[in-house]
Amino acid sequence: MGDKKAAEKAAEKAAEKAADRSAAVPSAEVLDRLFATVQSRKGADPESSYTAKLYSRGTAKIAQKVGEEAVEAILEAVRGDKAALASESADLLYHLMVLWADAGLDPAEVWAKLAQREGTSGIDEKKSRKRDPN
Ligand SMILES: N=c1c2ncn([C@@H]3O[C@H](COP(=O)(O)OP(=O)(O)OP(=O)(O)O)[C@@H](O)[C@H]3O)c2ncn1[C@@H]1O[C@H](COP(=O)(O)O)[C@@H](O)[C@H]1O
Repeated sequence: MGDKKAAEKAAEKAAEKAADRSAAVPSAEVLDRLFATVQSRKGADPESSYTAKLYSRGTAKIAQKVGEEAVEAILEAVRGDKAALASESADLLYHLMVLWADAGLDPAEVWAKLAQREGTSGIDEKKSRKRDPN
């Protein structure tokens, strides 16, 4: 087999593997589904929905939960427990979604901010902030 043919075969195999992976592993789309579920719990029964219970306890309580989950996640990162970090990160993202829904913030606004920042180094962005005191 020629070099070109072998390279094509390898590229095909890599693409197949990537397609298999994306079919098997949940992607960030899970966040959009989670947000839709969290939104749908507005007005639900706090006895049967933890999300509804959080809404009923108010914004300060939801904010407190986000803070607690963030602390739990960073503690696991410092401890070096990757599995626990994954679990605490999931708790954090869930509670952050509840905070956004409670505030009436659409995740699309956050995704747009991240997209806007793509390609801009955080170091350059910080320098530009120092030049413009406003
Ligand atoms: N992803 C989550 C999720 N992650 C964590 N949790 C809950 O978050 C809670 C965190 O527990 P804690 O001990 O920290 O909190 P707590 O003791 O209940 O509260 P406080 O005493 O601190 O006030 C647990 O009850 C977890 O089950 C979640 N609850 C719900 N979801 C998602 O939200 C969907 C809707 O859930 P319900 O609203 O319950 O129907 C579910 O199908 C899931 O997809």
